[in-house]
Amino acid sequence: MGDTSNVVVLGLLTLVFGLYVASGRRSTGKKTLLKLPIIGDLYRSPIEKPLLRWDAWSKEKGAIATPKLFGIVPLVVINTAEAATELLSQCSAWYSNRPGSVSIEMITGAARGQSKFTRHDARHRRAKHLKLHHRILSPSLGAVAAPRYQPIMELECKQLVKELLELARDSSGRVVASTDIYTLLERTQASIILTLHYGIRVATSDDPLFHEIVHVQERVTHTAANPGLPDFIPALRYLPAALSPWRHAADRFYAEQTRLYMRLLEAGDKAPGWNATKQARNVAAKYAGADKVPDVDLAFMLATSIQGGMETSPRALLWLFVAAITANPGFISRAHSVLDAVVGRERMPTFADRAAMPYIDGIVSELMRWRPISPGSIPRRADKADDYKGTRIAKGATVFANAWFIGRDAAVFDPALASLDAFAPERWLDGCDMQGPEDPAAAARQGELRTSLPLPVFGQGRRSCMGRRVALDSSFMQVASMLWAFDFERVHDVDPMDMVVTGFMTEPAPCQVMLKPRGTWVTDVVRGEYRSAVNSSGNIMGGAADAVGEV
Ligand code: HEM
Repeated sequence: MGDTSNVVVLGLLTLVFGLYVASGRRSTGKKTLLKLPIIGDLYRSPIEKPLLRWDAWSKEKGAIATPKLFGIVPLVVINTAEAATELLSQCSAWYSNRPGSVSIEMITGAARGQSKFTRHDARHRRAKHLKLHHRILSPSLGAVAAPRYQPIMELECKQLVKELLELARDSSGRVVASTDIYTLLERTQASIILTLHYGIRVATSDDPLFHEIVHVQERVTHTAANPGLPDFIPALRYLPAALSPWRHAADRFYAEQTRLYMRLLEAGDKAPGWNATKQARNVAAKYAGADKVPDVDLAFMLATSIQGGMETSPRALLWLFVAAITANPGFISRAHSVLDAVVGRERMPTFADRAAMPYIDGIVSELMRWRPISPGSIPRRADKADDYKGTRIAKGATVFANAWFIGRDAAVFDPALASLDAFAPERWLDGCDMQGPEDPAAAARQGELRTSLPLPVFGQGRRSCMGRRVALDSSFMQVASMLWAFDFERVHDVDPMDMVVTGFMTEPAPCQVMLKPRGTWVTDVVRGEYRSAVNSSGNIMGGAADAVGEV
């Protein structure tokens, strides 16, 4: 199967996985039905609820499904944790590449079958190439870097709560739009990611550089999920820009991105103290040897991380508000008991409290399971013909891990603990009896986070998410801080299956929620802590000398 068909698959599966943006659907308010007869009866899901029939379809198909798009293009959908582990982890050598995208190749000035973005790189020229990308990025994203970046997360969460308090206006609370909350979550995450990578803080939501980055990344995401004509007729890429409007537009966008990412790289070089740019440079110098990594490649590699880091977490965290007002409001009062017992009301939560609050990490894991923002993950490609328990996998097939259904796999998540459709943070805690009403805070503190359970939203195997640790740490701090400060109330009916789709990601459909500060003490504590945290934020991640070649 060639590049063309792979990209056709990518584009059309955007629909299949409910990842189809129906332009104008909100303006007409009509319940349009997906019409494409692609897989089973999924096309009958209303467009506002793209995943409505996904469970039934996955159950019917079993561990892996091998439908054919339009009866020709082979697809593989992995529906169970066991199959995902066997194919993506144990046989990762054959499932680590991505389907090619001519459009992505063109907008990153890359050769055929490649991309300067780590996440979109289709066929790494050799395993060594992928390894180098990972070696360069991982020291800034893993456990060793955590003590450096966690103080930024604490600082940004103080600002997040301060801004949410401004949105709520006074201690009696106010009805706010989820879109306004999203803006604040987006700034928070952007500031965490840009400080970590380049030492650049995003102090306000109207920061022009922040908007420039978001705008560019949106276009990249759109290109990745929506094939253009060159994906169907790859020869168009070879026409000179004067004859090909696609080439012309791609060249211009590549130049625009290059200018932006090189500016960011330069900012990272010049910023005082440690950051991922300096770390990446040192590792690249050590490992690349004679194959010196050009600055532009380094700049795009780091940009992959800002793309993966900025556009994902705010969408995932928006589901917290939906869970709070629809699925299981009881978890909020349990979280409040835990936070009151461990943190109290005279200071905000910090990472030092984490070990005593596994319940908060349980909430984060459950958000990622209950509403995985990339329900079909990011596609891979089968590099050889294979067989899974008698089901044939064609060479070249596009492979999707069904994160939605893997998170509902009864062989892994015990339905006796709580229905697999329910939002139940308790399922992530070992040794805690949350059913006992006696003292929920004490019960939650006794439990231990069950790290053996899968989080399929981050993918699996060699190409799984490199920023998982950063994502989980920042989500922990944001969830702990927001729950410490607020209560949430429903103001209108909200359907937790209503979603909006962007590229390969979903987010809750816009809704409103009553945001209620838990008391006047919240404002007093936040104001004081925010001011002193900002004043002492210079070199928050430690000295530049920390950026050693090996971590
Ligand atoms: C809730 C947050 C996040 C989600 C749901 C998420 C999800 C994903 C998924 C599904 C993949 C592809 C995995 C696969 O093919 O198996 C991926 C790849 C990646 N992610 Fe994330 N991600 C998140 C946050 C982050 C953050 C915070 C960063 C960096 C700071 C990051 C950096 C990356 C990178 C560099 C890759 C490319 C790995 C490769 O292709 O080899 N992600 N992510």
